[in-house]
Amino acid sequence: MSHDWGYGADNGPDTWHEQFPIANGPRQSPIDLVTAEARYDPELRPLTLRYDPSVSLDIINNGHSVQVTFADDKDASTLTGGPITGIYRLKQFHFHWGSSDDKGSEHTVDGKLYPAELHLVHWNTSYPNFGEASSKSDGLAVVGVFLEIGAENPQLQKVIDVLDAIKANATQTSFADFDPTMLLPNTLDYWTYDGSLTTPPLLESVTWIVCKKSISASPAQMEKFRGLLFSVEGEPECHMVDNYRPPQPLKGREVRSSSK
Ligand SMILES: CCCCCOc1ccc(S(N)(=O)=O)cc1
Ligand SMILES: [Zn+2]
Repeated sequence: MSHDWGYGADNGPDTWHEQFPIANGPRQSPIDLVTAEARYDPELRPLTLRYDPSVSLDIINNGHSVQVTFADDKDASTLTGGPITGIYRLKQFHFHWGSSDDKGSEHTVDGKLYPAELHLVHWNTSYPNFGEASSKSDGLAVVGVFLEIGAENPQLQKVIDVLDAIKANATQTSFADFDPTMLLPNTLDYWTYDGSLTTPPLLESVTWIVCKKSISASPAQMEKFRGLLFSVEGEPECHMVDNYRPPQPLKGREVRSSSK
């Protein structure tokens, strides 16, 4: 019986290298974004995110996060511009968060942890599908958005309102007509670097695009995320919290900035 990876004491990020040796690879994520060392690159284009709410499908508790999935059989919701060439399609978005407001994000900024981080996952349409793209060095592009404690976020509330229906691992419900544009900050300045998936299989196929501006979540909204469970129905309850990988070695990589 495979000893499934997770975020606990005996299956957490420090053990992942046993089953996924790439965990110690040259382009692992997340990283600490050291703002003074990021190079402003005037050739970086603005991000163009064009999302069509009609292709949002369902929302899932997959035992590691809460994830909203999208129909990706056509170019309905796409990422273009920024550091990437070509068209990348939105596949899903999900979150990482902490057991308290002082931690939870995967990327950090000059050592600062945010209470949560949103990941919008896109795949390069020069490959046939997400699975194929996920093994290519330019296969995926993930847009990261930090959540900060502040005013209640009405768009985030649309996600939070269905969490009671997907409390346990391996539960899902339909989630139609959701526009993830509403979860983006109002300016899309970003840092970008070559990295990996931050969970197993930790594939080194991600162009990371981390927004400099955050979005807000109220303390009560953060508590709702913490009410989700890692455990399946009928098992002793284990709250889904601290589902974040800590920063990994930069190993000589350059971080570029889209703005001065
Ligand atoms: C080949 C199957 C891969 C399944 C897992 O997919 C992932 C895993 C992590 C991320 S994340 N936290 O780096 O955005 C995005 C997508
Ligand atoms: Zn993620």
